[in-house]
Amino acid sequence: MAIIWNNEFLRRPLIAGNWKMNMDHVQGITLLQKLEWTLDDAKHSFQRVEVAVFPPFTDLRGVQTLVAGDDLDVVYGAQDLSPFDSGAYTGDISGQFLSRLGCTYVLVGHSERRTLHDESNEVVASKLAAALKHSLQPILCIGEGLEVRQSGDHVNFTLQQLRESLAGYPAESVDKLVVAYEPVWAIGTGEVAGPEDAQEMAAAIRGELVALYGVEAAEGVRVLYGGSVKAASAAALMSEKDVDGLLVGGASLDAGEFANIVRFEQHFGNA
Ligand SMILES: O=C[C@H](O)COP(=O)(O)O
Repeated sequence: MAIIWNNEFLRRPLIAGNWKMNMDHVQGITLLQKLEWTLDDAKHSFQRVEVAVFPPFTDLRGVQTLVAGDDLDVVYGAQDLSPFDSGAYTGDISGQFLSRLGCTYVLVGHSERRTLHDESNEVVASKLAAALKHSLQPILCIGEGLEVRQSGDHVNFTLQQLRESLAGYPAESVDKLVVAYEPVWAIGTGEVAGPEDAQEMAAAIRGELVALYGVEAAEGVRVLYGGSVKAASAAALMSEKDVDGLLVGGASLDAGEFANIVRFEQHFGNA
């Protein structure tokens, strides 16, 4: 999170809450209202730090209605999308539907999709293409498991995932891309990668993006960290130069805790 001389961020931070398979459509509305009220009470500047939530598919229509009706500042996205537009793909959801529901973002290649649904980098690449086709900004998730981390090969592994997932990703759409580094061993485990681990990988990811798309394009891409983030760890992570945001799972289900993560700047002194 580089801050430049006039106290502006080099890249607008994005704090994203992935609700995973939690919160039915009624609970989801309550959580979102509470989050917006908490942030409004705290006079949070959404222009300065963007806030996004990723509810389950079944919540999205309710979220759309609430955001539009009450003119909320929180934006939202989906947790996955199909590589296809329509057809005999039982249970899948098209990017076109998500776009119609007002989604800004879509998570692509989350580790739980890769692990539980065998999503390869090739499939992830086709989902990135589908996201762009339907004007959704993809948040591409990458990251290594525990064994790879212990072998010391985590940077090579993660960059290969990045390259293969981005195969065919058009240079003219790099400004839409967000990358989330999520070490799988730190997801839902309480183990947080240290700020220096997050910075090491975020810098490596940016370096790879420079190699693929050039300095100017890569400088604009936001790189998030995800994995057991809490309000207590957010400020230190966000102090790192190449960490431009956080992808938060469990802690995003508590409006107060998530609002404190969004307001990470308040905690810089205590970090
Ligand atoms: O998408 C979010 C990440 O998987 C992190 O989840 P977590 O904060 O529960 O560890």
